[in-house]
Amino acid sequence: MLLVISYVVLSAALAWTVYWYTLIRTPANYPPGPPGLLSFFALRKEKHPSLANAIVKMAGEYGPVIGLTLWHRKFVCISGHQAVVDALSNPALSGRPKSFDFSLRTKGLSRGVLMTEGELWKEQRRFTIKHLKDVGVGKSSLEGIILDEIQDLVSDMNGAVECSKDGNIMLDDVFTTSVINILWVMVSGSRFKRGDPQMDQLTSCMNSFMRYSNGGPNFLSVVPFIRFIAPEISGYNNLLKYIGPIRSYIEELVKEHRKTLQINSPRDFIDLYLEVLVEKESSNNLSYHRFHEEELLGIIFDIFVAGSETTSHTLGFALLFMIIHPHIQNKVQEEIDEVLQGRPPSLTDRGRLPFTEATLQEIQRLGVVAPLTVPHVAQQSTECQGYHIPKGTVAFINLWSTNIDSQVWPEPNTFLPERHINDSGKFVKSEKLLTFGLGKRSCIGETLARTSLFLFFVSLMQHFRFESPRNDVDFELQPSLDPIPGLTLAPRPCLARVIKRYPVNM
Ligand code: HEM
Repeated sequence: MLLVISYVVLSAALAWTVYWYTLIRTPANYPPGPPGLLSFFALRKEKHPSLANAIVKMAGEYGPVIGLTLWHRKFVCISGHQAVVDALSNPALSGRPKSFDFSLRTKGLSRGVLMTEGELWKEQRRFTIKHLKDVGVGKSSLEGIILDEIQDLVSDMNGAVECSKDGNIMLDDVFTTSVINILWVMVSGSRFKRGDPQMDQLTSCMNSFMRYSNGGPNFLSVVPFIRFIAPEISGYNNLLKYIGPIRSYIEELVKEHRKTLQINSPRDFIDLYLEVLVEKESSNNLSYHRFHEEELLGIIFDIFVAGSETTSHTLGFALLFMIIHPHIQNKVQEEIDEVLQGRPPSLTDRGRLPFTEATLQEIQRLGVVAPLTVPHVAQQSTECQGYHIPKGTVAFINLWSTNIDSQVWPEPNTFLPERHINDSGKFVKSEKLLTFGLGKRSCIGETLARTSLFLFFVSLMQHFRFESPRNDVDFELQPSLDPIPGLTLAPRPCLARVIKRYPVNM
């Protein structure tokens, strides 16, 4: 009997050892990287607050594809223009890792568009793109919605300038309310008033949620059960604190829409989704079996998270670049004044404002807000730059590295809008700039973001001049391009001298 038990125990131990060995062993032709089962932490040694910069530094030693390990989990970091283009174009690398943080927003389930994969993701993504168009994206009505928000922002800023004793005003999340309102009008038909306490709470929660993550694995996502032992220290309680109010607000919105829904008269994106749910419930239509209210909550959360910070932070960086490069600001304003002659901008002005467009593109090159995309995962074993990437490997695809790749951009660290203008003085939209990603996972909000960026930037340049602050101000409040790290990079709050230019016929 003892012999049998020993045999069973030994066999189990052997099977377990073989299983773990296959999990943790480095497969043949795995990309080079620092050795060891905890090599992921070598990135921390690079001492860069931004993970993207740490990866660029490490790529100098190991090359464009770096292989890292966190016990049995495998990670690759992909840098350099060609390697990044190849990775984003590779369908095998278009999955998403299971995200503990994101799944908390939908009761621990993988829902929405941002962090899902497979058929569920395809269907929800297709639906979202199609119906965001129905509620305005790409239509002239969108321009009206955006210009209304700009008018509100400008009058708010005018007020702040008038109230300022020394001409300095605080630039901190200047654009968030406006950008969220544009999304909210399309998604829920409603908008927030400036200073609305609920809006302030939601943006502060979202901000904390995005700063909580730096795009890499955190302790809680690697060992989720730690939340039962140390909910406070592990950050779990904080996560709930950030996600809870956003979730409750969205739930309430959907509940209200359910009550007042009129079939065939959709008011907004929520109505369009609810119509599908009603049809599914009444007819048992099998083609809608993946549509679910929890899915809708996930999509709204994703649009809120992916759409607002990215756009508002890009605009925040735009102001900083203008403060730091006043001669470029002069040129932009001269062009805008000459072409618009004091009237508000329209999208049709794009072709007539080449230097302004070039400046905006250069801002997106050096003021990158989503430097590592959203993490990708290998849905099946594949190759990148000749290296073997096993199924399940998480890929950090470094967009930032392509923007400072000297093989693509001469003098990559110089802010030079002229590089985007051709010999005939026309603006050239760059194929090399991957701000919105590429391939199957590319951003679904690109058109909306580009429209907003153009109209906001032109309007603010028209109405105000932005300069370094008057008088001595603390070092931390000086305008700086050094970003606050997180899943998206954020501009630091700063003081700036804001000067009203001339009245514009709004
Ligand atoms: C300047 C503004 C924006 C930038 C720089 C930006 C950038 C990006 C990037 C880099 C990705 C990830 C691509 C990848 O994982 O490979 C992405 C995905 C995404 N973006 Fe944006 N984005 C912006 C605005 C928006 C807006 C306004 C929306 C709202 C509709 C939005 C919704 C999304 C969604 C839902 C995804 C996930 C797509 C998927 O996984 O299939 N984004 N964005």
